[in-house]
Amino acid sequence: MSSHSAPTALQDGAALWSALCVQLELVTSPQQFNTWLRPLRGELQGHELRLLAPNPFVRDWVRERMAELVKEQLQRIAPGFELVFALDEEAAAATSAPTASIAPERSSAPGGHRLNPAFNFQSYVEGKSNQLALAAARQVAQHPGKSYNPLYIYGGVGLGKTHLMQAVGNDILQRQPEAKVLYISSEGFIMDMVRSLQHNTINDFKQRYRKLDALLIDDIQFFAGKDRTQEEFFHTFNALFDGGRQIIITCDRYPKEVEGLEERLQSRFGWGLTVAIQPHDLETRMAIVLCKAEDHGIQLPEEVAFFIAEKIRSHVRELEGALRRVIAHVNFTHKPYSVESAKEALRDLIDVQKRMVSLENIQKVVADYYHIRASEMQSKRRNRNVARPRQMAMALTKELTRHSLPEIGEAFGGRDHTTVLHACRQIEKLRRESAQIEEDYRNLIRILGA
Ligand SMILES: Nc1ncnc2c1ncn2[C@@H]1O[C@H](COP(=O)(O)OP(=O)(O)OP(=O)(O)O)[C@@H](O)[C@H]1O
Repeated sequence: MSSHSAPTALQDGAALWSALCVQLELVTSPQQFNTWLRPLRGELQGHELRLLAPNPFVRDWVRERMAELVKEQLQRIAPGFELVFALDEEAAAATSAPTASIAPERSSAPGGHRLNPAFNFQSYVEGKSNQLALAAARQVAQHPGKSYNPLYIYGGVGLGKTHLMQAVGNDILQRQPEAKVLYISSEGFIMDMVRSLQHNTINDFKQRYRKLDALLIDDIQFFAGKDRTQEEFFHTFNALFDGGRQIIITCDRYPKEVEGLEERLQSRFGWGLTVAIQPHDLETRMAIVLCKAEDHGIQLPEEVAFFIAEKIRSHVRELEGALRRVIAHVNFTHKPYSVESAKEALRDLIDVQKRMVSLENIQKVVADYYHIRASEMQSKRRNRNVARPRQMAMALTKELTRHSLPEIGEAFGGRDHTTVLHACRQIEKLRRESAQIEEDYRNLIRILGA
């Protein structure tokens, strides 16, 4: 490439990267996005998008853990582009001089706690799915360090764990403005520790964390396989716990199910109270949409909120994204808020969803989920490890598509419609009796984005 064309290439890269960021923000948690993706810079070289990281740590982390996700989104908006992760030499040179670590007290938030004031109890909608977690969180906010310690909140992506955890932090600060409360993502904790090791300031690091009154640590699943981090966190945990300081942890799964997490941490995480946030039901999703619309100063008609909540079943972040689109569409077209305008605004989202919940895709997704071959969906084999997934796929097809029972039977190896009916009833019964089957069912619904 000739040197005078470089500035244009850089600009295009920046534009592509910023468009990609809009997509990535929807599919990552704010912590993941802010910690790992926001610091990257985009540069274009031919059909190669080069993402430049400010240091090798960030580059390796993103390359190892997020490359697939970034590639997937890149293909959606710019098919045919390749992705390369590299070091931003300029930024690396600027930060190679020893700098202070990203110490909690150096945070930009007033008081250094990094809490988002919008994440409070008032703006948190209660539903069946989060009732217990919310009650526990309120209790902890009133009696930090005394009621449930640690409070361990777990559940799927975007269901409100961070919001709830920060609501506790904000509430504690409101009651005791002098309290030292720190919210940090587990990636932030790891980065802070790594930098302290690099700069020989690990004792400061220890002191900083051990002085806290409440430590709120988000998405602890990222500690998996990181022995040094776990060792350090173990001591931090013990010091805080012994001192009667509050610890709140969030994770995408139950402590014992986090592979690569030391047993001593798993068992400590269960010392206090472990509460789940389940996927939200339709009523709760609708209430959340209405509440978020109000935050934007909009009185959304209930039927529009119902439409959005019914179409977007995956998680709240997607609900928020859908609502933002509807608002933008209405502002742009000057049409009133109506189901019709919401339909127009969300057309492509709904189309993608329709494709996801096609019969073939359900078979494929369910087969992948249970690690069996997709062809088993049509096979005559009856042993349980293929029969159960097959029943699950039939029940999901009945639930999520408009295919009739005979059509479904036909697609599952020419089975009779009574077999499909039996499968649906069987899954319904098993969902009531077995927590595992219920969880599988909900997970699959979420994966299918239905
Ligand atoms: N019950 C709720 N009431 C109001 N807003 C909610 C609720 N649940 C989630 N949200 C909103 O949804 C968005 C995503 O929530 P949050 O970041 O807390 O999810 P999370 O479970 O921590 O996700 P991740 O697993 O990706 O970290 C936030 O904007 C949050 O305010």
